[in-house]
Amino acid sequence: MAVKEQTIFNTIGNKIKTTDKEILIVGRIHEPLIMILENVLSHAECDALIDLAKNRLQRAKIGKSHLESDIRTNSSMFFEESENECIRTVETRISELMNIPVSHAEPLQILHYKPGERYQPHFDYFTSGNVANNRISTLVMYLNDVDEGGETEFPALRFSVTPKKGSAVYFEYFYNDIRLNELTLHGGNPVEAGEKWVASQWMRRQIHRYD
Ligand SMILES: O=C(O)CCC(=O)C(=O)O
Ligand SMILES: [Fe+2]
Repeated sequence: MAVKEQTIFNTIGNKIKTTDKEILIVGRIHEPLIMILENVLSHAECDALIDLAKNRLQRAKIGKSHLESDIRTNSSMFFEESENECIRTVETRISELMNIPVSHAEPLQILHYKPGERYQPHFDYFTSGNVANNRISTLVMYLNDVDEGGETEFPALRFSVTPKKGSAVYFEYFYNDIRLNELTLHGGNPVEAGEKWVASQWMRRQIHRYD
């Protein structure tokens, strides 16, 4: 019989209590583990993150090439680690939620998509380069409601998540069976109407921040 693989995230039930918020699990795929979460961020926090990011966006760049890319047509920015009270609060909550210490967290990233912009299917983990301290899990938080399009799509699973302000999708790719990791292929569908703002948190296997 196949043994179920260990997951990073091992909550039983439909609620996750962090120090300052009760998060709801409203949908779940078991292997690979993908969860749809509600009440991750308050609407005020979503608005604050957009406001803080707005004037600091750059056309997204992929990897180390520093070339503007067709893979990702959206814009992005990274916050400094714990750069203010709001970021610190959100980082702490995310770390409790993802069950990984803040020291393993990459800087929080904000993505902005205008109509027609998208992020083609990709893996969040590295397939070359720094695989020793690879990424192991992702939380994509939706900072606004998108009028049309902009779903987070998992093509290998034929599964998509509709953006909803304050909600998030969580997934992990820490499995011994690489086929499970490969099923986390995902992208952002083109925004058809309105705009889309997300905050992404990637966690590393080992320490990534030294304070
Ligand atoms: O915008 C999305 O829905 C997906 C974002 C994403 O894949 C990422 O930030 O790694
Ligand atoms: Fe991604």
